[in-house]
Parts: sequence; structure tokens; C-alpha cells
Amino acid sequence: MKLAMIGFGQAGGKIVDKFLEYDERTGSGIVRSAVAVNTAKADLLGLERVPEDNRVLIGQARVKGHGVGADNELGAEIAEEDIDEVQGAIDNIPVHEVDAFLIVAGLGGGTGSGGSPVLAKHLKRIYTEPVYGMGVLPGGDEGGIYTLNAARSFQTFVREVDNLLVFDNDAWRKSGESVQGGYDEINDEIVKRFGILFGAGEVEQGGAVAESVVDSSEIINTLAGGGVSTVGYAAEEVEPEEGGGGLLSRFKGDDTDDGMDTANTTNRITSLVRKAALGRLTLPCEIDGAERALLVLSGPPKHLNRKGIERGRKWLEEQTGSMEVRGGDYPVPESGYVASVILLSGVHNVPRIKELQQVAIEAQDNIDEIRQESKANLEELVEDDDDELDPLF
Ligand SMILES: Nc1nc2c(ncn2[C@@H]2O[C@H](COP(=O)(O)OP(=O)(O)OP(=O)(O)O)[C@@H](O)[C@H]2O)c(=O)[nH]1
Repeated sequence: MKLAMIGFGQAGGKIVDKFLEYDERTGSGIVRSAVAVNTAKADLLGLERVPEDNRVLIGQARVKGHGVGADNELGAEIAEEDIDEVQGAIDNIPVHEVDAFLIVAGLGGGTGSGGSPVLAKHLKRIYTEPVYGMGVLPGGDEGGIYTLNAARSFQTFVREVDNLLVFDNDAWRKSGESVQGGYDEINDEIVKRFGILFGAGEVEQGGAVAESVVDSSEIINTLAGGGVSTVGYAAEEVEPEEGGGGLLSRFKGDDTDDGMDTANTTNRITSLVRKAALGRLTLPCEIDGAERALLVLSGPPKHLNRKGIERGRKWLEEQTGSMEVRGGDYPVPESGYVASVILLSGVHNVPRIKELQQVAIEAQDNIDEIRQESKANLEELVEDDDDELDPLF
């Protein structure tokens, strides 16, 4: 599946940069175009792979390139005022070549959290392609303003996009370690899971495997209907295929593919499906009640089989209670792993979201205090600044 990715704010930009690295490394070709938008000049300069022409600094007149200091109302205002500058970069995207837009942002800060819903609304008005969001929730140790920003942004973002894919930093920080300490690992996890998912829809269709390979329309249909999505993952090491295998090897009944191996392959797949669904999700939740699901099995073709995927799919149907569970494979002959990725879309029973909603309600009572905290942040940032604006932007 080909995506136009827009990283909004620092976390968003870094994650899009990582997707570009993933594409380079695996040749999966999911990022058709990458844009980064920020109010902080330093964050844009710190990116490695997003092309310089596609880095858009907004809000210079108001915050002089220093970010909005976690003030997400200011982030939203700036995005509205400078939407034409963002559109200028999006005009470079060959939209007829992309299947969807993906806006990536940390929802705890100010720029991405405030700006992403504004951009989503704008894109939906102009284009017919689906607009998805990828929202990163803050760690619980990051402070009240981050939680409040996330609570508010979440509510608006989920309404403006066709589906909101969520990753919860809090569920992924290691015990005893602040979330900041582990961003690299966390970003690798994000990119691995979503990379396999979106990459699955990029495999050329054709030949004998056509009917079992996941198509980008299956990803789109699973995400259609909106709401919140989460992704599970599990993998097991296997022998890579010698000489790249060949997509047809599993149909040819070669020497290694006797009855025993077939049973092992099937069992491995069904167990990976369970592990992925019941292990740690990008956004932990009860899988029961998910409206739709998509199961992708990736790895060397000889380690994938239809029976395993079909069993896994049936099991997921039972567990979620959904009648809309799709499944297929993503053959990667040179891989040393069989991996199961499960997209659960339209999930409802999510403790973290209930918690955020509660925070948003309670915050109404001490909103002035929180605003002061955010204003102090911003003043500190802007006070330090007497630099000339960088001519690059
Ligand atoms: N997963 C992940 N989360 C990040 C990363 N960097 C920041 N975050 C999270 O994102 C939130 C902060 O958002 P940022 O993107 O830094 O903020 P911003 O949108 O640039 O807004 P301002 O800095 O307020 O102008 C926090 O909750 C962080 O935990 C990252 O590289 N990976």
C-alpha cells in the first residue's frame, strides 16, 4: 500500500523518518512521499531522510521557530493560519499514485497534537483518498499537560480521520525507565508492525499465490468505518529460503514439504496468531468487540500456508466476535522470520482511552492552572531566542 506520510511535530517527523529508513532497508516501498511539518526549526533540521523541500516550518511569526511549548491550542491555531504552506508541500505529492494519506503525530505535545486534526480536516475536504491518523499517546510520567493534550487531541483527531491507528508510549516504556529513554526502540517497534501491515498490500499480485496475498483494498476495507485501531505482532525465527525460494515452492511439494512439515507450519501459524492477538498491542485493549480485523502472515513462502491462515482467521473471528475478519500472506523469501501481524479496527474496550476521557473531564476544573503551565513553557522557549530566522526556511 502506497502512502503519503506527513509527520506533524517532533515525534511525527522522527517516525516518518524511520519509515523511510525501513523502506530503504527492506525495499517495501510503502512511503510514496514524505512531508514533515513543525513549529520548531531544530526538529526539522534533525531529520535525516525527509527531503529538505518537504520540511515545512509553520508559525514563524508567532513562535520564531521554537515550537509551541506543549500549547496545543496554539498548535491548532498556527496550523489553521499556515495551512497553505503545508498544502504547498502536499502539492508536490503525486496523489494519484498514493492509496491513502497517513498523518503521524505525538498527541501529548503542542504542534502535532493541535495541528494534526486541522490538517486531517483540510485533506479530507480536498482529496478523495482516505486520510488515516497515527497518534502516539504520552507516557504516564510526562505530566498533566501532556495527558490533557492527548485527551483533547485524541477526541478531535479520531473524528477527523478515516481511522486512527494508536500507539501508547506508556504501555511500551520499560519499567524504571522514562519513556524518553526508549524512543529509538519504541519507534522501531512502530515501524516494524505498521511496515509489515502496509507492506503486505504492496506485493505484486500474480501467479498461483494471487488469491492469498493481502491486497491494499483489504487494508482499506478493514480500516473503513472509522474508529480506533491497534496492532498486534508475534514472530518466530525460521530458516530463510535458499536462493530466495520462489513463490510457488509451497505448491510444488518439494522434498522438505512432507506431511509433518505442513502440520508444523500450520501449527506455527496458529500459535503466532494467538500470540499476536493476546500479546502486547500497540494500544492495549480487549480484542472482544473489535469491529473488523486483518491478519497478515509474513515470511518465506514455504513457511506460510493457507490452512494455518484460515485457522488463525477463524480463531480471530471467535475471539473478536466480528464477522469481518480478513487474512492473507505477505511472502518475503529472504526473511529469517515468520511474523504474524494483526490489525484490530474499531476497538471499543480500551482502558487507556477511558482514562484519557476522564482526565479531559476533570481537567475542566483546573484548566487555568494547566494553561499557566503551558504558557510558562512557551515563554521560556521564546525568551531564549534572539536569533535571526534561518534562511533555509
Ligand atoms: N514514540 C515516540 N514518541 C515520541 C517521540 N518523541 C516524542 N514523543 C512523544 O510525543 C509527545 C510530544 O510530542 P512532540 O512531537 O515532541 O511535540 P510537538 O508536536 O513537536 O509539539 P511541541 O514540542 O509542543 O511544539 C510526548 O508525549 C512524547 O512522549 C518519539 O521519537 N517516539
